[in-house]
Amino acid sequence: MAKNDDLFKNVISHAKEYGYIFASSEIYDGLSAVYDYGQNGAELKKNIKDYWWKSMVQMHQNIVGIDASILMHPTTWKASGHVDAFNDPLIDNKDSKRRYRADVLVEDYAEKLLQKAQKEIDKAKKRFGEDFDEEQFTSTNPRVMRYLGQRKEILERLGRSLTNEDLADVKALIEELEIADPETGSRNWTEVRQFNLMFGTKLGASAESATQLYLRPETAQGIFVNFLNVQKTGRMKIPFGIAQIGKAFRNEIVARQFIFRMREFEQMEMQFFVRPGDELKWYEHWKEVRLKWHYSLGLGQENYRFHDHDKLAHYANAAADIEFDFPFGFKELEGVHSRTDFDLKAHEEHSGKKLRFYDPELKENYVPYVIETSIGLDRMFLSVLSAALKEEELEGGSSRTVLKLPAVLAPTKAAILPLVKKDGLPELAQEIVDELKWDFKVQYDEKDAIGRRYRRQDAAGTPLCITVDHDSLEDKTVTVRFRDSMEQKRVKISELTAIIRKETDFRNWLKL
Ligand SMILES: Nc1ncnc2c1ncn2[C@@H]1O[C@H](COP(=O)(O)OP(=O)(O)OP(=O)(O)O)[C@@H](O)[C@H]1O
Repeated sequence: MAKNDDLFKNVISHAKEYGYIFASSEIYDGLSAVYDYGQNGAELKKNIKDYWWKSMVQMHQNIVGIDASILMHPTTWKASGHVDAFNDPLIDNKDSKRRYRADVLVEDYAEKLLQKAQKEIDKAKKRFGEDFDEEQFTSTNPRVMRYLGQRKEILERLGRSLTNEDLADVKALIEELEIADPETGSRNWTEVRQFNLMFGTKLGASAESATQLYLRPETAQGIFVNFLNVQKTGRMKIPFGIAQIGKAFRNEIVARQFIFRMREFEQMEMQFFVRPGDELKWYEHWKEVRLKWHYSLGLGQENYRFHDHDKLAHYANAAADIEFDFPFGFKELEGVHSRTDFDLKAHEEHSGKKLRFYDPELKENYVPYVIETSIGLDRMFLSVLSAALKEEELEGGSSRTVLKLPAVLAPTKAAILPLVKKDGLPELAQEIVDELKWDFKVQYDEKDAIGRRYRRQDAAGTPLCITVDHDSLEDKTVTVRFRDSMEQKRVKISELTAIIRKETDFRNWLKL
C-alpha cells in the first residue's frame, strides 16, 4: 500500500461508523476478506446496481437481463477453462510465513520503476515550465528511458513466464530483482506454485455419490450457457447483449484491501454478442460507453484511466481495464474484454449442443463473438465511497466530515427535521415524510440541535435536509439545505417532490 494510508483508514472506519460496511460475523472476530453491508451500505449498493441495470438494460432495447444460479453443472467450469487454468501463482516467505501472489510482487516492482520515471518527468516539468515537451523528454532522458525500459523488460518476461507456466522463471525473476517481503524485508522465499481460486462444494447426500461442484467464480458463464434460451425466447437479433448482477466467489490468496479484493463479491457483467469480425469495433464502442458511465457520476474524470493489456487471457483478443485512483493508487475497477467465440465454442464442444445464430442478413449460421463488460459491484462501492469522503474546512475555523455521494446513489435522499420537538412541528414533519416516502427513501430525525443533525446527515451522505419550523405551520414552507454547497432555500412543501427529483433522478445523471 502507500499513496494515502490515512484516507484509506478513514474510509474503512467511516464505513463502519455510518452503517455502510461491517466485518462479516464480527462478534466471532470476522472472516478474512468477507464483509457485510449495513443499513446504509445495502441502500448504496442497491442504488449502484440500479444505476448500472438501468443504464445497461433499461436504456438499451437490445440488452436484456437474467439472473442465473450460483451453482452450475460442473462441466461448465471445465469448458470455461477454470478447472485447469483459474490459478494464481503463489509464493510464501519462509521467515514471515506471509503468502503473496508472485506476479503481483513483480508487478509492484515494475510499478515503482514507473513512479521513479514519473518523478523525473515531474521534476523537469517544474524546471522548464511552459516550454516543457514531455514526449521529447521521455524519449531522450537517459534515466527515464532506463526506468521505462527496465519496466517493459520485466513485464514482458513475467508475461512470457506466466503464459508458458514457467513458474521457476517467475521465482528467478523475484530473486534477480532482489524483491523482498514488503512487510518484513526478508528474501527467504519458497518456490512459486499454482493455486486454484475456485471454492469447491458437494452436491448430494452421501460422500461416495456426491458430485463435486464449484461456487461460480464469475457470473459470465451463467450468461453463455443461457445464450440460446434468451436469443430464442427473446427473439434477439445480433448484435445483442445479456446482462446480469450476481455473486461470485474466489479463494483469493492475498485479500488485505478491504472490499477491493474479497472472497465473496458481486459482479455486474454484460456479454454483448456480435458478428465475427465486428468484435474490435464493438470493443472500442463499449470501452467508451463504460468510461462515460463512470464519468457521469461526477467523481472527477482524473480518477479514471484505461490500462490496455499486453498480456491477454487465453480467451481474449483485446482487453482493457478501467482503473480508478483508489486510496492505494490506480487499480482495476472494471474490465472490458473481447472474448472472441471462445466460450460459446467451448460450451458447444463440451455439451454437444449447437450454440449458433442464424443471421438472416448474411444467410449464415455462426458462433457469435463476444464483448464483455465486467465490473465488481463492491469495487465500485469502494471507489464511490473513497472519492466522496471529504474533510472540509469551514469559515470560522471549524470543519466538517462530508460524504459527497452522487445524489442518485445516496442511501437516503432527504432528511426531514423538525426544528424543535414540540408545537406541532414533529407532526408536520411526519406528514411530509409520509408523503415523500412513496417516491424516495427519506429519514425523520428529531434528536439533537439542528446543527448536529446537519453534520450527521452530511457524514452519512444525505444530499438534502428539510427543516420544518414555526413558520412552516403558517405558510406551508420549509427550509431546504443542500449538502455540498450548504446553501439554504425557503420553498413550498408542495415543491419538495420536484426538488428532490431534480437532484436525485437517474434521468438527470446518466449522460449517454
Ligand atoms: N476478489 C474480488 N473482490 C472484489 N471484486 C473483484 C474480485 N475479483 C474481481 N473483482 C471484480 O470483478 C471484475 C471482473 O473480474 P475479472 O476476472 O476481470 O477480475 P481480475 O482481472 O481477476 O481482477 P484482479 O486482477 O484485480 O484480480 C474486476 O474488474 C473487479 O472489479
